[in-house]
Amino acid sequence: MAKTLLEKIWNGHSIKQLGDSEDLIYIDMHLLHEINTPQAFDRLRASNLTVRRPDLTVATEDHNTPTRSIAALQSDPLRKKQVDLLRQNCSEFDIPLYQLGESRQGITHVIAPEQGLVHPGTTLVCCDSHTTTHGALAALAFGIGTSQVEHVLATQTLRLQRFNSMRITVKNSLRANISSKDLALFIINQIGTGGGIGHVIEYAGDTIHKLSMEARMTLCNMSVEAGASAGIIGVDDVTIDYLRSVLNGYSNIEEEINRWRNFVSDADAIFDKEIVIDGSEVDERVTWGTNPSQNISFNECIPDLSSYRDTSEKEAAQCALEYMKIKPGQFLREIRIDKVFVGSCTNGRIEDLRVVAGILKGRAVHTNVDMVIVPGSIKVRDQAIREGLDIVFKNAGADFRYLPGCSMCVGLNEDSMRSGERSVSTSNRNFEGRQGTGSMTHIASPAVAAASAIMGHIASPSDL
Ligand SMILES: CC(C)[C@H](C(=O)O)[C@@H](O)C(=O)O
Ligand code: SF4
Repeated sequence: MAKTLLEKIWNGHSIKQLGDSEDLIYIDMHLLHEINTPQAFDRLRASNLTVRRPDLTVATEDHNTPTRSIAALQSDPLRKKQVDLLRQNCSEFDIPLYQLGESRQGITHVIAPEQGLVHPGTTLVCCDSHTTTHGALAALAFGIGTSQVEHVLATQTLRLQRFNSMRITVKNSLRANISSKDLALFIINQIGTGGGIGHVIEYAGDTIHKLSMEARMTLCNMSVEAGASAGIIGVDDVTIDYLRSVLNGYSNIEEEINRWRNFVSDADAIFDKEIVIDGSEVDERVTWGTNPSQNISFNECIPDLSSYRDTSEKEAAQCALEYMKIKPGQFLREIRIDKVFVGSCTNGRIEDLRVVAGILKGRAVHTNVDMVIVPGSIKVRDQAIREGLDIVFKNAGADFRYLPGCSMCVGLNEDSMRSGERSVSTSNRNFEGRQGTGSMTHIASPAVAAASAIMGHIASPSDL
């Protein structure tokens, strides 16, 4: 019988059916960072358990780490304690850890693919909702909670409710300069922040398969913002080329490639839900509100409350308008900004930095704007330096940080925003206070972020 990609991976990893809707699933790769993991290790110790497969577990430091100097961690006792706990736990249980500043360190969801830890047809989990990123490589990858982290550490398995499948097919090409971030925002605007609940979204169609691997990661990353459990894209030549490049020197790669090519949905597979998107309708999009679905294009204005039929969406919009200090009828270009953040697991990769550098080259960041650019990993940073992007950023007046991490995406390190400050950010969440208490966030693509930094208000590269 024809199978979806999700079914192929699920069936290949189901150790046992546990009743009608639950299975015991084998986990191939477990990623850890300093948030949400200390309690899991404490409980492991309390139950006298060990880590079953430290060789299938990898940790990195990313959420609360400084971006200017390693030494800054020493002067911040709370953050240092969190990082130290991860270091102690990894050392006690023999788990490989990429420490701040070392060559493989960076944001969990940036380093895992680039270190070759993500393979098609595998299951991958992490204590973090944006684990969905790794579905770009045809892996079933999703975020888990602290008690599940403990379960995976102890058993390398998880009890899981079966996911429903949803296919989003993108028909017709994206217009020139439209990025997968715009596509992700468009989809979330169409299906809502709850549109994917209980589902694994498979992105399909020629338009998706024309995207680069990094662009696919951005799309899968944002799946969780539509409420989906995971996002996934079937294997094609782009996937294989990427894997060849990161797994340079891997033994029997040709055999593996033949096996990996099976990780696509069968032609007549049946999905629980099907959605078709017209790629030619996707425009540059920016959020105006406090959830990622509240986004518009440059041609639209901030919606009037009377345009909402759903009462809870209307109430959410009303709260968002108040919090964001904007009014219905305003256009994006009327909104002045104080900060621009380029980075995060959504858009902190080398292709993103190249787009930003391409726009900043020969131009200057507006005098009212602080622009902070944080590479997603040491590898991304080093590549940016090799290509001279750091010089372009510096010459334009942007602040390119030397150490990778989540930084201003979540404001858990020293890079949080002040109350009343407004940003354009390439990250994925615009919740109230996300980048600092009282701060206001507009989510956008790297190109829109760069143009906005130059103009001093939300702007499209076509305005330059
Ligand atoms: C801190 C972490 C658990 C959290 C997540 O789960 O996504 C963070 O990465 C975020 O983006 O909000
Ligand atoms: S970069 Fe942002 S979204 Fe990604 S893992 Fe870090 S805090 Fe979460």
